[in-house]
Amino acid sequence: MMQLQNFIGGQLVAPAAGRYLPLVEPATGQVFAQVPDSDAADVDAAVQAAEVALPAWRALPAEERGRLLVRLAELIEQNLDRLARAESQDNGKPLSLARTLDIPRAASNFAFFGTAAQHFSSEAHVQEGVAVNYTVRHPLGVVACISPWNLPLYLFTWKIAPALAAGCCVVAKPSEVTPYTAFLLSGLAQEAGLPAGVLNIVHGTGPGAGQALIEHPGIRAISFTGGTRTGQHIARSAAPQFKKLSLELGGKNPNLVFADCDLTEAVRTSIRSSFANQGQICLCGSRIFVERPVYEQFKAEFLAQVQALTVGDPLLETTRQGALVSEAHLQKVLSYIDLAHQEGGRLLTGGHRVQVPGRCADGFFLEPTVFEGLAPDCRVNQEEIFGPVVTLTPFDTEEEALHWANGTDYGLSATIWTRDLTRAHRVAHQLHAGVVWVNTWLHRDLRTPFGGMKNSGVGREGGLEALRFFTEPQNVCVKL
Ligand SMILES: NC(=O)C1=CN([C@@H]2O[C@H](COP(=O)(O)OP(=O)(O)OC[C@H]3O[C@@H](n4cnc5c(N)ncnc54)[C@H](O)[C@@H]3O)[C@@H](O)[C@H]2O)C=CC1
Ligand SMILES: O=C(O)/C=C/C=C(\O)C(=O)O
Repeated sequence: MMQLQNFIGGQLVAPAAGRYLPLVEPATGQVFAQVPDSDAADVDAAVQAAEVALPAWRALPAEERGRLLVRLAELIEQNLDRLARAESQDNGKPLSLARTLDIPRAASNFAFFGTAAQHFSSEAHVQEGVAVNYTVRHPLGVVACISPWNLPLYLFTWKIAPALAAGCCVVAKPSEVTPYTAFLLSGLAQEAGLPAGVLNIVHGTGPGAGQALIEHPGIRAISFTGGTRTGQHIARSAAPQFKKLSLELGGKNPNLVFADCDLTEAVRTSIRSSFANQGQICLCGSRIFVERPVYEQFKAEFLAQVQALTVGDPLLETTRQGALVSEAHLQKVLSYIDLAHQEGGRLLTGGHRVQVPGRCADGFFLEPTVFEGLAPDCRVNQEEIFGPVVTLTPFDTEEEALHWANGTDYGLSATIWTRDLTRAHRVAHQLHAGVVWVNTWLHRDLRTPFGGMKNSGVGREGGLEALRFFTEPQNVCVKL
């Protein structure tokens, strides 16, 4: 059986204690590989390797660091098919999605930050003729990047690329549930000629390798994407050592459909924003609020398209809904479907586990599910389900829509559907969300600040924000 390995000091190495965890293919329910169950000794070896590599890496001109990152981007593109298959096997997502979204974005992350570092300059000003102040941005040092299972290589590289571009050395831990493409990235980093120790990848669980990483005194900053509860835990652990934190956490995002919108486009995109990656994207719009005059029409068109989504083997081109990431996660999502019934919701479609014939008979499949009739403040409309389950709710006024949209502890993203641009701006400015899309969804531009308000996170990644995060500003004041 395939055994993944850690990547430490430029070498693929077994975990010190020799322990491994089984890796399950969500579409089949079968173990297909083993992943290191690393511990504090492995993390320490990785941090030491990063510390050794740091002086030379930070001293390298940004252009040369960038060249290596761009080379890595090219290698990801050249290995698109292999990486997409690995991502689909590991995560359960449709191969077509991995091929068109996950892996191309991983390449873009390296290409973008490889060049962005060359456009990152610091500020200076003259203080009324008496002094010149300028800012030096020092790389923070050795940093930790911890990523989740839903967009494995996409989010792993979203953190690693800016850290490396800024001159930091990295110890990264992918999710133990989906580590396969991070392992393949180790080989590509070697092939790209990344100096040994600049990027280290340690596999293992959250409480094991993850906890050792966030507690390690050699780590100066932690960039984390995952569940809000884990984010709270990391913040508590990191605070006594004053580690810099960037936390991208959960969402319960509203999708506001006004009566004057292009309804065909709103329905089409809402299908994607509800069910892309089986609803396992923190940006998915799980609460759909529709202005009453078009509610029934939206509902009818939306349900027709939901029912046409093919749930099945992720390898088939016709599949639109693959498997959920694990049996445990499927059970969590099913428990919210039970809760929706208890809370008085009317099931409009879906709601059941799917038995896919053939090789996927034991996979973790679920019908895309839609409820209506749930109060905006019920648990199903307040808690992050992170699966293919959405609710429909009619609204009568803009104020009511805004009140409900903002009425959760989360504040990650929101979508507005309207042809009235004045309304679009007015509503956008009042939404408590770090990212607002108007007449679109998951329209990404890597230059923009990305992150959430309230319980959806702390800090922003993307563009110059990410390079600022991974550097420490120092003011130098020269008397004239
Ligand atoms: N907002 C988002 O992007 C994501 C949200 N979630 C939400 O979180 C829920 C739980 O999913 P999980 O897989 O358990 O996510 P998680 O937050 O536990 O895992 C994310 C990453 O954090 C690591 N981790 C966990 N505990 C840690 C610790 N003590 N120290 C350091 N690293 C640690 C994990 O190993 C993984 O690499 C999901 O059901 C979903 O609702 C999950 C994944 C992504
Ligand atoms: O940066 C993006 O484009 C998407 C980010 C998505 C997440 O952070 C998530 O789903 O966890």
